[in-house]
Amino acid sequence: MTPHPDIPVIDFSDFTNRSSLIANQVLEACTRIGFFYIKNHQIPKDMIQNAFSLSKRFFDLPLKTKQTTPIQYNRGYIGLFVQRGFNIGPIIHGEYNHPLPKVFDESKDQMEDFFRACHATIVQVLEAFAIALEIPEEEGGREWFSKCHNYEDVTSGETIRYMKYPRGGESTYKEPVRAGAHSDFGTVTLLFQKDISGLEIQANRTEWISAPIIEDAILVNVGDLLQQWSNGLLLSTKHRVVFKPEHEDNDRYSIACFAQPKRSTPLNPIPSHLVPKKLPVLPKELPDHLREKVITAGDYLQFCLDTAYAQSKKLQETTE
Ligand SMILES: O=C(O)CCC(=O)C(=O)O
Ligand SMILES: [Fe+2]
Repeated sequence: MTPHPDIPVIDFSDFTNRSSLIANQVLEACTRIGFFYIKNHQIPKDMIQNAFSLSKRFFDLPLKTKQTTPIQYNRGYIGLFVQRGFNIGPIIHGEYNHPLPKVFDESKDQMEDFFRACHATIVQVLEAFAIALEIPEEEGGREWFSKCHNYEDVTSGETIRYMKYPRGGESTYKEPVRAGAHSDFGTVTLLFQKDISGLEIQANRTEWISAPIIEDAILVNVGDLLQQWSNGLLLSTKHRVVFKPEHEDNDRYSIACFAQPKRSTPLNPIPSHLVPKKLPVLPKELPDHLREKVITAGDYLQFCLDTAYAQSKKLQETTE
């Protein structure tokens, strides 16, 4: 399927030798729409298929078993009955610092390989940003972003989210959409969608366009933290999941990998002549104590989580 012409498909093959060309394409996409597809990435096809099989095995468990699984922070913007999700943090040499359901624990090596492969792709995307932004060598050059995204740093907050949208249409769930309009919190997100489409993105900030599934391509988008950090140069674009006729009879599965810098990373101005030098526009809800200093990636993530939680609580109160 061909995507909407606004969402470019970027060929990441031979990244080392083609990095300048790739970097320019990534910058163009992210300053214009905030989304692009990667084709010819480094994540083996069977690794992605295995990740989806594992996800299905987990979601197929009896409800009772799933309910005894400590589901990590269920992000607030998503209607509970319309989508189910399970978040995990990095698995490092077989170790993890949060509870994992048995099916995942039994496959933790496979999950670690997948998570590390996602991280390697994220590093390429971050290097592409640094190259295109012409970050000087003495500042860290192409590693300026990637050096603060360390897979083995358990505090980073990098997360993989396995999602299932159980079959059924709008009339089944009495909800207008399957996942409400939102932007992601971190630097970049990789999204894998399996077989059934439904994702839409808010191109030009007003009109919704669909982001179809392109075989073997990964969809990538910029998150709020990177938009903030780049002083609005790189765009964090709203997206949502809508009902499609094929959802009536088919479960929809997706997997997202959300990249986050190390929590202690100060969000200092990016050393690039291309990044606007104006004072950063801080979100109006940002508490005063965070306005008075250079905020860290951890402060920013916590602020995003608190805001999303407060919004979802408010929504629940008004709809109950
Ligand atoms: O399921 C999808 O296709 C999108 C999910 C998403 O945008 C998210 O979890 O942030
Ligand atoms: Fe999202």
